[in-house]
Amino acid sequence: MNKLREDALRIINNSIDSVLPEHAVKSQLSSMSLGENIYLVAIGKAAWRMAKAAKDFLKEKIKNGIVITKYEHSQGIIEGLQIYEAGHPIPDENTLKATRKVIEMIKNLGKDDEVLFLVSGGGSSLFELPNEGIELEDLQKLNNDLLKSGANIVEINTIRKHISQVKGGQFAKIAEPAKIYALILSDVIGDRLDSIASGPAYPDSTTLEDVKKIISKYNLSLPENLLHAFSETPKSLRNVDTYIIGSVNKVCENAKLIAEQLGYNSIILTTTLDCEAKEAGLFLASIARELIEKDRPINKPCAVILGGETVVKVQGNGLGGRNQELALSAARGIYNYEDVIIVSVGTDGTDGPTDAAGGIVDGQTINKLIKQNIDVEFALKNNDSYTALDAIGGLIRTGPTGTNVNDLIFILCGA
Ligand SMILES: Nc1ncnc2c1ncn2[C@@H]1O[C@H](COP(=O)(O)OP(=O)(O)OP(=O)(O)O)[C@@H](O)[C@H]1O
Ligand SMILES: O=C(O)[C@H](O)CO
Ligand SMILES: [Mg+2]
Repeated sequence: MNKLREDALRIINNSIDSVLPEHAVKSQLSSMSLGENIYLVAIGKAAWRMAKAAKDFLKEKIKNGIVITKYEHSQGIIEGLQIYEAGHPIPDENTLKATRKVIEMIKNLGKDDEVLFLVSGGGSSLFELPNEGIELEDLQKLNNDLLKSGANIVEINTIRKHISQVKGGQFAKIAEPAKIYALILSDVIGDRLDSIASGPAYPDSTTLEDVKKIISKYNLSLPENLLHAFSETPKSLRNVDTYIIGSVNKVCENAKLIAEQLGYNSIILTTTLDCEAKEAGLFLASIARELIEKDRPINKPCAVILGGETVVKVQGNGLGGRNQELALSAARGIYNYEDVIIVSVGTDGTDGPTDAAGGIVDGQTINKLIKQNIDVEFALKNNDSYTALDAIGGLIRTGPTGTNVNDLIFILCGA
């Protein structure tokens, strides 16, 4: 493996390590003084690890607890906790079943009880009970349409919150009068608390008016029963304290630190990249060319680091994810350049409905694709970045990481 690639993988692995849930949860809990009657609810892709850390720290103070995570994200039994796996990114039967268990557990709590609510990305699909009149099939179709519409996560979750019995602050209402302490691993750009996992314990800043606007903006066609099932969400809550314990900002800062230790001049360009993945790829390639040809805006060897989450409007029927699509698109702009790598990777280890975390490309990527008879433009048009990158060793596979705080994107240039 060449040095740039080796360094890139080291930056990826070490910076993801820095936002693993264990440390974040324990250091937050050690600064709090919780009582003796704690009920734990953990939702999201990082739920198991967050719950395990909390259980190790609080021990028998936790009276009961439920963990809901994505399939294959549980790492086994945690004594005293019930663990469920459910559908993601589309909710399924197990989502509803596990969510009902949570409601049963918290609906009769008293004012001396406390709920430790551990929240991570993916929670929207894993924790859900829709409003009366909405069948699971309706919910699944709506989620599917939303995910493919090109709407961003704030818009998607605005819709999700208004057809739900638990999202948009409603979970906190059900737990009243118990106090909720929410520890959040943010996967939403700008850390919007009412959007992360659709904010089950946070006052909702969005309204039914916003729902209407989003439906018309993306031309969504909803069945009649769904249109009648929307409901307004709470705009204030009195029983919740909220703490952000990890975010993409921290990943980028750590990536910068590691790159510097490896000898690269480093800058963080943004932690809020949120445009179309293909466009972001071309933009990054143009920055890479500037670095190579003009030594601007920093001198080689260098690392230019970005954080955020791009969007893909899926129109083809290929396989891929936003990070793979960004990387494949970027490859076009660094065609035949030497000593440069562009990487885009989801910190959760799962980019789109694939087993890859993201993509890694260089100046030879396009040549390798040509040798395999793969047309990069067609692959991009067909949203088939996975197949293309897989054929030429351009996928990054970390497996599920246990954390989930947006995407890390960077350019690495040799001397
Ligand atoms: N073939 C494809 N090519 C490119 N992107 C795709 C493709 N299929 C799906 N996607 C994108 O993948 C996204 C879902 O991927 P992923 O599970 O990584 O999202 P996520 O943001 O990590 O999920 P969550 O926000 O629930 O944690 C969809 O929004 C869709 O835009
Ligand atoms: O679950 C969700 O809604 C997304 O991951 C954002 O938190
Ligand atoms: Mg992902």
